[in-house]
Amino acid sequence: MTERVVAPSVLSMDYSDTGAALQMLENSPAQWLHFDVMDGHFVPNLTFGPDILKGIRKGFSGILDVHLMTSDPACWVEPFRKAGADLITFHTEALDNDPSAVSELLDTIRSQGLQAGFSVKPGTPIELFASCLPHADLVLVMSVEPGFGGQSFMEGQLEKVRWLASQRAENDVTYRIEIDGGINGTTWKKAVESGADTLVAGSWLFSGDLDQKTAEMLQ
Ligand SMILES: O=C(CO)[C@H](O)[C@H](O)COP(=O)(O)O
Repeated sequence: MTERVVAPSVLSMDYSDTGAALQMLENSPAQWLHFDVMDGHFVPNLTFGPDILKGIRKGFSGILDVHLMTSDPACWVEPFRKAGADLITFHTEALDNDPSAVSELLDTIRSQGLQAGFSVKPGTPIELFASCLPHADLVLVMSVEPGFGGQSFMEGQLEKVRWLASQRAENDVTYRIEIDGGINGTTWKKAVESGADTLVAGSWLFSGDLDQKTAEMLQ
């Protein structure tokens, strides 16, 4: 069984005191940080680039999980590798949902010594990418439309989680199943029951006791 991981989304971090926020995350039970990169084009929001990741790398020793919500993912692999990323996930829609192009970019990311993942928006069928699964270290199911934190969980996306879990059980593949969007005290349990092992949480996790909520999610 794949070890469960909690990845707080830095989208919801307190930027009025970044040092203290990072220290809190470093001391928390969360093993990963989820770094949402939005380019204002692939999604209608703008967030962080490699220089910010470089700063975060200095204060967080766990896995830095970079989620590229960008129209040209290939051009960002090298800058984020240099900045300290451990894992880079990109969207299939940015590659016209072409499975060959998705597998090729996964291989390129791995060839740079990083873990590689792909993600699908809620409207994109996951089954299109069966041939990509052996090339992936992680598959990210978006349970909201990418672009903003604080949205409601789309329960229908759990079908994709179940499909990924059954593919993993039936084939010689080892990817993680990550879910992102609307994760809270109720939805994380549904995601885990469906087969997710890597839980991204932003607004709910950062409101209240992050350590306690993370520990509960890891039990
Ligand atoms: O990728 C994202 C949005 O595109 C965020 O990581 C995600 O939405 C987390 O925020 P919340 O837990 O508040 O939904």
